[in-house]
Amino acid sequence: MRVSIGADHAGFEQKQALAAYLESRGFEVCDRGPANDDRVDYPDYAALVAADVAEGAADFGVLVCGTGIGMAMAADKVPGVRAANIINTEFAALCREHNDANVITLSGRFVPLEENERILDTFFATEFGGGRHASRVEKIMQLD
Ligand SMILES: O=C(CO)[C@H](O)[C@H](O)[C@H](O)COP(=O)(O)O
Repeated sequence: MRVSIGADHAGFEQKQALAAYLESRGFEVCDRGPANDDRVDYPDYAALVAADVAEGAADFGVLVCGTGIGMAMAADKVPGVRAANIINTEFAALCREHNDANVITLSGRFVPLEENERILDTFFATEFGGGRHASRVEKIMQLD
């Protein structure tokens, strides 16, 4: 599984740790930056990760900022991306099962690293449910 990951300054520390965590779990991780915690603008990194997913260079994207909210807003502007801002494991499962999310955005300031690790475990372990959800996701994609 190929994962593109990015952050802003508020998510940098967790991005480093989560990239290493995913690699330790066998994922192929492409780190789109930043390379340090200097102040940056989250849409720049959301655009890089979202493009990787939209163009098929990555199967999934992971973005970390202070809340995850700005990253989700920016990534969802890219056609083909379904980004979900997730702060617990229940929503991590549901955004895959019901919404076929292909980008997950996380909070580096309000959610501890260990919880974000559990959230990623759940996200990647959950398949899209299809069925009644498929036509709804198709309607989302028609809004692109
Ligand atoms: O985009 C955000 C809010 O949705 C992120 O939390 C950012 O990391 C945050 O806005 C950065 O704020 P800062 O005061 O510039 O550190």
